[in-house]
Amino acid sequence: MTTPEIPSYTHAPTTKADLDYADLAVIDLAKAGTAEGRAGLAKQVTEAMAVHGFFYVINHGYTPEQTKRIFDIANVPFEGVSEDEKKEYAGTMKKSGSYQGYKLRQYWHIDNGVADQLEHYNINRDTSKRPHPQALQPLLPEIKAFSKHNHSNVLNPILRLMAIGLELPEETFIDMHGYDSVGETYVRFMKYYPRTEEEEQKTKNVWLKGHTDFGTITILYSQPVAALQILAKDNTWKWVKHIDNAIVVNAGDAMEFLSGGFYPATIHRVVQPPEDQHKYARLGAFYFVMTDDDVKLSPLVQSPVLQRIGIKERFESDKTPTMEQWRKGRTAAYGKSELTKKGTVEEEVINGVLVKHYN
Ligand SMILES: O=C(O)CCC(=O)C(=O)O
Ligand SMILES: [Fe+2]
Repeated sequence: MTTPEIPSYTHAPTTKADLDYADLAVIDLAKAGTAEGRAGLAKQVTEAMAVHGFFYVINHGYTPEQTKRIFDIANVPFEGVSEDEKKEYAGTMKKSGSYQGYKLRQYWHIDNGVADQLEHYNINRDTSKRPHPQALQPLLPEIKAFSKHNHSNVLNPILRLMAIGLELPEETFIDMHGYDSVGETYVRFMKYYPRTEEEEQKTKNVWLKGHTDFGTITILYSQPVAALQILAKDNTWKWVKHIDNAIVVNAGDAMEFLSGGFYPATIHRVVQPPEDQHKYARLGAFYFVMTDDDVKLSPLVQSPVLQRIGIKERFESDKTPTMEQWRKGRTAAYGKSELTKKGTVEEEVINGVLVKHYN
């Protein structure tokens, strides 16, 4: 297959700053081919989720060249599309509760009257669901292949390990994440632009506030601009270190609910990069995973592990939302709702559940 020619994206050099990095486990998917290998990896995942809620994945099946091509493609919706055309493809988050199309810059309020300086373009794994800007059209087969790769080669092996960790049949979570089911799982390309000194000061260098992701799993392709931080158990922010061609994985709200709190959704945020990277934009490529829309997000009480250690119920049983209700509520409200400030934490109630935003 000949691939369309697009500009090559040059990453920023890796930072030389001495940052307080989180010590995250590395899950080597090359070991996932045997039952014994999976048992070992499942233990590693369980521990990683309990300690940090984030881990790296390596040997996921993409070569460095394939990953590089994804970043070339990721840059097209930002640099290959005019500002006017971007507006035509803006998402309708508040109205539809769905991120499809662009989240344009300055849509969210960060702090002290300062709005965000980041854009994303979101594409459902069924790329034919919506029309796309002209420059992306020839790239749709590759974007489709990228979704499929994430689903089959990254997501499903991780979901298997997470089911094993709960002593559930290996396919338990996979069965809730049908590639062809009705649901929102999507690819996101994201670009953060450097901000003015005034914006940095007014927001205390926070680019994207502390939050949990609302789906089950987030798959993030590691890139060199340091900015992602996770909230550690000791309440300090730790940086996530770049590893070439690795993937960074974390659980979101839906996984926390399904696992009765066993796989918690860790709070993370994005801040201004260290000084040697100040002038660079930050390009991201993600696969945001949700269960099928109709899945009720109640704990898998049949898990022998949960029966032994106990379950954290987040909802009264008749109030448990489906994946569709939860994602729509969170998407419509994010960065737009009236928050109640409680010290450094802002709170809002979505479907009866307290959601916290950390500064
Ligand atoms: O850009 C990043 O590294 C993280 C972005 C993020 O947390 C999100 O989009 O939910
Ligand atoms: Fe996130």
